[in-house]
Amino acid sequence: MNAVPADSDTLAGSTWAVLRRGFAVMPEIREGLALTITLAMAGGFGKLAIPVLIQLLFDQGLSSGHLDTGLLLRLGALVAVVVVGTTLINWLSLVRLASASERALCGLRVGAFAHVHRLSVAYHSAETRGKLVSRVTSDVETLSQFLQWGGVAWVVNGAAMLAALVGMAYYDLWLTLVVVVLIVPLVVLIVVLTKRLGVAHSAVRSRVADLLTVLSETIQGAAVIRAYGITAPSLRRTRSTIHRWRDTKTRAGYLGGVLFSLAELFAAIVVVGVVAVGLAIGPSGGHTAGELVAFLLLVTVFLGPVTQFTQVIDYTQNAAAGWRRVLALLDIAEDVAEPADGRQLPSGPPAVAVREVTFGYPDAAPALTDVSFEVPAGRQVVLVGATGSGKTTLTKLIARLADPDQGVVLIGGVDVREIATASLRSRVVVVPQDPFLFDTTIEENVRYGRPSATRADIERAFRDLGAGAFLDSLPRGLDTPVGQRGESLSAGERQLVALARAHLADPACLILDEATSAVDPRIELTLIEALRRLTAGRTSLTVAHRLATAERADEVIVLDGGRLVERGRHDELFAAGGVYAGLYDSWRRATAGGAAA
Ligand SMILES: Nc1ncnc2c1ncn2[C@@H]1O[C@H](COP(=O)(O)OP(=O)(O)OP(=O)(O)O)[C@@H](O)[C@H]1O
Repeated sequence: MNAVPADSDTLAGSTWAVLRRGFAVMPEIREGLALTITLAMAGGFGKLAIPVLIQLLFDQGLSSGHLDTGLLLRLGALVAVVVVGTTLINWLSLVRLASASERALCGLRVGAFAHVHRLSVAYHSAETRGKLVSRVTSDVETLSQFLQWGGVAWVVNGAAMLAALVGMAYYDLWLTLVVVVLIVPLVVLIVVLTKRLGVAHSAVRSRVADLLTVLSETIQGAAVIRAYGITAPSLRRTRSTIHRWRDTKTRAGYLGGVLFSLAELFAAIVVVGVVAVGLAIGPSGGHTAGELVAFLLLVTVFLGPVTQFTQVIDYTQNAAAGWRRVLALLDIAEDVAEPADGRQLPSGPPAVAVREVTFGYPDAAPALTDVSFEVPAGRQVVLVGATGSGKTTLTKLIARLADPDQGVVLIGGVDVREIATASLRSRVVVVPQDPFLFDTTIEENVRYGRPSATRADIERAFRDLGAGAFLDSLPRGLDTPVGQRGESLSAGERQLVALARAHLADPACLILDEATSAVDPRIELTLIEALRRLTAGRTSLTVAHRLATAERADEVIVLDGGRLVERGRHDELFAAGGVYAGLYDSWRRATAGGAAA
């Protein structure tokens, strides 16, 4: 079958190769497939028995003009048994296919979803969420019709056509040749149109991904869109993406329709051709009425799958287009792979060392170049730098959300690439700038830190951090719902919930990215105290946006344009009058201005 031009989101190769690989990654569909195909074949062959029985009815039951009632009844009963048996067998094979297909789709969705989670932040940054969602949902869904019937239809219909052809040849070789000659142009047209259909279905899959990207962006950014009065351009963008999707889908539908209609047309031509040739040959052909009726019925049995095939081709090309995208996703190597014999981190606060680290996001200049420093065990070090200087990127490398292009990150003296992920995640906890909260209560959000924690543990986590008053100020306390992404809470409150979550996890090493958004002074004081208590006795690396945090740190590391340019204590760096002193002055002026305003 045809090869579809590849793009970066899509697996290249012929449809056949894609289908083979697709089946290989879905073991569930192969379970019991032999029995299902046998049942489907039996159902198909049941249909073939009917023309033969009808021929017998005509030729034996009505022989020499008189009615053989006994034979007629026996043959009639046999036809009824065959029809009921065939229906039951067909039903059973369809049920088996549907359940195997749902199991396989479920397995593929879960597998693709798990794979996305194993990919590094570098991949996540490069790929839009809409595209990822479309791979796990709608791209996988395209396989449904193919798996439920389309795949097996190739085998069953092919066998039924072959059997019908043999049956027809048994009754009349020349008439069978007429059928074959008349059907050849259709086969040629099918081959040509199938290629175009494959390209059209691939385009539909790409447009669906675009659509999900635009929709998820416009829904998530609804507040910004309204605030800036850009509803009209945003609607235009959404509308044009929907229109592009509609156009590609219409083209695929049009080609599918042409294919189906051509098959119907050729089916009619074949029947007319057979009748015309049959009449032309006339009684000299030497066939009984029963044989002619049986031949015509066999022609319809032969043509049924031909028209079905056009639909099956449509399902197949649609499935191949979806599979290309899902398989391309599964083919992305896990760039933060689990080490084969993962090492456990030693107990107690670990030292952190960053050695000659260079890292760049895909298709971008390096975000970090040759960065080296150490955080001694149990010390609090602060990272400072202008926006875009690489602070957050550095924290991601230390937490192994991505691996450096060059250099190494050591925790407790062990290369992070050699540490078992479970050990790393339990000992090193990251609190990002804008922590993600799930749409549930404060209690449930904090419990993500330690799933076995009791309600009392969670309440204690807040009180340990000096945030008991915050909890008491909430009318529903721990049961307060936080809304989608925590939008019912202020930025400072979200950070506080994230700190309680980190405290509950009880890590030996903390990586904190301070919230940049302004928080009200009451929460600010609570946050400062919570941070002080949380970092006590632990190794910590804090990205400081409020430079008051740097004043208290054991050491300040200053990044500029992805390079480490200064390090030392606050007083020394301030006195040196370099990059840090400039940043500190700007921060002081900004906070004084903010206070004066
Ligand atoms: N996902 C990404 N894809 C491509 N480039 C990125 C990505 N994230 C960050 N960068 C680039 O990497 C550089 C460092 O970004 P980073 O977020 O680490 O800076 P930062 O110092 O934490 O900034 P801020 O203080 O604003 O949070 C910047 O040039 C930024 O544009």
